[in-house]
Amino acid sequence: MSDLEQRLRRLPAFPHPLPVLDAAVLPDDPTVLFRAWLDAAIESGERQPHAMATATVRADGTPVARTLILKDIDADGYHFSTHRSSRKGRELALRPRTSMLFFWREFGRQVRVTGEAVPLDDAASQRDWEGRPSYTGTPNPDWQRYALRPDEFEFMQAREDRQHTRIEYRVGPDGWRHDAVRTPAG
Ligand SMILES: Cc1cc2nc3c(=O)[nH]c(=O)nc-3n(C[C@H](O)[C@H](O)[C@H](O)COP(=O)(O)O)c2cc1C
Repeated sequence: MSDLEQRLRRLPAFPHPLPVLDAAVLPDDPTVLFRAWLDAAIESGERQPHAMATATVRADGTPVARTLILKDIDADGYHFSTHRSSRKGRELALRPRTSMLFFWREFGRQVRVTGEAVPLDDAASQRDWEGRPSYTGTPNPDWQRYALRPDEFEFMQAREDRQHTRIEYRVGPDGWRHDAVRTPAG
């Protein structure tokens, strides 16, 4: 075993004690659970609890991810913003389906939010641009605010015995349905 492998194996994993996700009392609306977890992460004081990895797919099928900031959640979906001419902006124009992955390590919690990224109008994009700390008074027509309209969520609550609790929500004709995910997890 290499030195690096030994050092990596010795690193502390999840904090103790971990919260428990009770699969018997889940809300019908996944955003209610998402908000509870996001609020807990914000209140804990952890840095950038609104940062997440957003995955897109290149034209050749290669998946790529990068960190972005969640800007808001409303009826349109989960908001984020970037340059339309960036690589991710071009990838989203071709293939608007995307996944956001949040990891709140102090709670052993991970959430994947999947759906279609819908570009919002110019007014929303410019309001967002003007609200950035680096704004100098010049509009930026390349700046785009999007809302990911979710149709799927996976919530994972880590457990010390590694029998992590995973709950999937999927939207259907009658609204959201949820179920335990039973495929193997780490
Ligand atoms: C904590 C953090 C937050 C970031 N937030 C954003 C963001 O909200 N929007 C953005 O365009 N880039 C953000 N970035 C930079 C992106 O990760 C990425 O490097 C950049 O947008 C170019 O991505 P692309 O080449 O895949 O288009 C952030 C990076 C970090 C580390």
